[in-house]
Amino acid sequence: MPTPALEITDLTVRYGTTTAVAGLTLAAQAGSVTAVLGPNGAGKTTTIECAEGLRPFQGGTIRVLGHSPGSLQARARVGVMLQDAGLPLGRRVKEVLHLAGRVHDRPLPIDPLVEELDLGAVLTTPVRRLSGGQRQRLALALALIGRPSLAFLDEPSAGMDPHARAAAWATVRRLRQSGCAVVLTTHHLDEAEELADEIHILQRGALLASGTAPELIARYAASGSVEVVLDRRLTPDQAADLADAMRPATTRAEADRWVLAAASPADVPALIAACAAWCADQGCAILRLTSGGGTLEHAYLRATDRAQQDRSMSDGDAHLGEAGA
Ligand SMILES: Nc1ncnc2c1ncn2[C@@H]1O[C@H](COP(=O)(O)OP(=O)(O)OP(=O)(O)O)[C@@H](O)[C@H]1O
Repeated sequence: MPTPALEITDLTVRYGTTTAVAGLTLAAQAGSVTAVLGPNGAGKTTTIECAEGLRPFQGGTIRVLGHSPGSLQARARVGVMLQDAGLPLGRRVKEVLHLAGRVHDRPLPIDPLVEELDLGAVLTTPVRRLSGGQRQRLALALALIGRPSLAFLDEPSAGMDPHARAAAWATVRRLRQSGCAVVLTTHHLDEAEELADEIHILQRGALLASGTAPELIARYAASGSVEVVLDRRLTPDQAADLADAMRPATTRAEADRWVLAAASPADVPALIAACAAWCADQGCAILRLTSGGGTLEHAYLRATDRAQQDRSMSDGDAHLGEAGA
């Protein structure tokens, strides 16, 4: 395997007596998207800030494109999109882009970038008058303008409307295609599922799980489930009839959809057939039907829940031990 674009080994970071990152090891490859997920306070921002050279660390090593984080060689080839991007509020968008372009040897041409991120309508707007989503788009443009080999994107689509989000996702895919290593943090599990080639879930500063989205789903959320959206609300009698017809699978209504849970993925084809037969019998149309072993969101919730439970149990054991001593 080629040398990773980002290599973090045994990273430890403390803030006073708080250990924010505890011996973390992870890597990100060129031409791929790596998502770093985890609950609030898990250590994602701290880790990324260390890799960006913005924060000192107490233990471990970080190599950024073969260089020390924050070194001139690394900085010249790294693009950073921060949540609070420190944008110059009094400058107009066009000026900010031109100024940023001047810092780089071979900046991207501004017009296609403006078009790609739909900034054309706000080019002469001062940054302070941009909406949250427009600022995010500008921050993303600034991260990309230097043609980075490694891009750190912190919550890249936070605050963006659905069109802007789709454009940002297309941009991330284009970056990957160009050979850039993209490292993103996000709380949007659909974003990670959609974009990431490799996912790392952090909890309490340590790595809880790593893998592709399908691997994590198979590990933590393997069950046979079918979600159906019908063209109508069911009456209570119809709902009871549906539940009867789907047995032994369990049936529950969730917002606008029905979730049919089978005992195992192998039972899913028969469940889909039974559901389709029931709908045909009732004259209902199926607007949407998805099946599988859950989503990345299910996997994430179960993985982080399980770690929480394991911790509570070992705390409980420790207390028992103390009580017994
Ligand atoms: N400047 C700081 N001083 C002291 N403690 C800090 C500081 N920054 C972060 N921490 C602590 O370090 C831990 C990790 O924080 P960090 O911001 O890296 O988490 P995160 O995973 O990025 O969280 P979020 O999803 O909320 O952004 C938390 O316990 C946090 O309270």
